[in-house]
Amino acid sequence: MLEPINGRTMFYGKHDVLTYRTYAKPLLVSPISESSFTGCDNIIFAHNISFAVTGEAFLTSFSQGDNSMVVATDSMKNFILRNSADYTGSTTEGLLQLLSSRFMDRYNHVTSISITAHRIPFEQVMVPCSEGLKQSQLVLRHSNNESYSASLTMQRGEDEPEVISHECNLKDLQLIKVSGSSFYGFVQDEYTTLPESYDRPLYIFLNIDWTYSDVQHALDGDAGQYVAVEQVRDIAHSAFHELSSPSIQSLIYQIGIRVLTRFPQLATVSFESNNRTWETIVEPTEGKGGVFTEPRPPYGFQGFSVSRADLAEATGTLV
Ligand SMILES: O=c1[nH]c(=O)c2[nH]c(=O)[nH]c2[nH]1
Repeated sequence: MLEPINGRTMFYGKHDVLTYRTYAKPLLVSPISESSFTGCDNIIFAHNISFAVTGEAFLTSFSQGDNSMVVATDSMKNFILRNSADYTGSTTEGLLQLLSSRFMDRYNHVTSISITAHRIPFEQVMVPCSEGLKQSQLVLRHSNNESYSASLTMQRGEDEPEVISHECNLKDLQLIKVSGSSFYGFVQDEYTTLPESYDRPLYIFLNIDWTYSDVQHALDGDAGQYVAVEQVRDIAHSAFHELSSPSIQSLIYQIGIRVLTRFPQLATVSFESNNRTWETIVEPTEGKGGVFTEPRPPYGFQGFSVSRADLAEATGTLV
């Protein structure tokens, strides 16, 4: 969100600018052992963009109804759509930088911009070829799985617009581990009704956010340091698979440590988790499964952020 100017909140902009750009530059990332993802063709590079601007020059539009400096939000939408055609890079973050720095160049009374893009996920379908199956270069399907978004705040600098904050977000990853998770040893008192569990079907909803130490690595997919959301997701998968977690608190901490270990270019990884563990109706037995149903509200949640200092403490090395 944009910082207040002289202590005053003041911004305006456009939400839900749906931008379906075809044939952006393909993204290539270094392989990691937890993931089969090494890049994507970016045949459909689609985003839902939110764009907000501020600047002292807009004060009179609020206080005196003076529209002389107001760039209509309809024009902002057109600016975003038309300039998206010129993006030559491969990352969401780079697109956001292009749009906001061009907007500042065009309208010099704008002093800061906050821009967020939710990637609209399209996956290439698999089609037969002489060697079996291959990814179609023509047909993609809209995916309703987890999604990706990125946000930048840009400010007019001495020479050119500067990125003053950024965040990358994986939203709504929904994972179930059917066996191998426990939750026991918690406070027992007159309010406790939850039974201790030594093997529960742990179902979690996860949001994972990260920042880079040098934002340039997020903006430029060609620098070889871009962290793909698919790889972060796959690290969460493999950590969940491998660890016998005593709680969601411990699980998200361990995922965070693994992500920071794998990607030295990241500064922080933060989590918000939601506990959707199924309610047991019939206990599972050897050779015969159990029966579960949807949990009832209210739902528990956890939040935690892991920094490089935490990683150093966890591994006993210097930051
Ligand atoms: O992993 C968990 N952490 C909690 O803090 C908690 N509280 C609860 O009722 N179930 C769980 N599970």
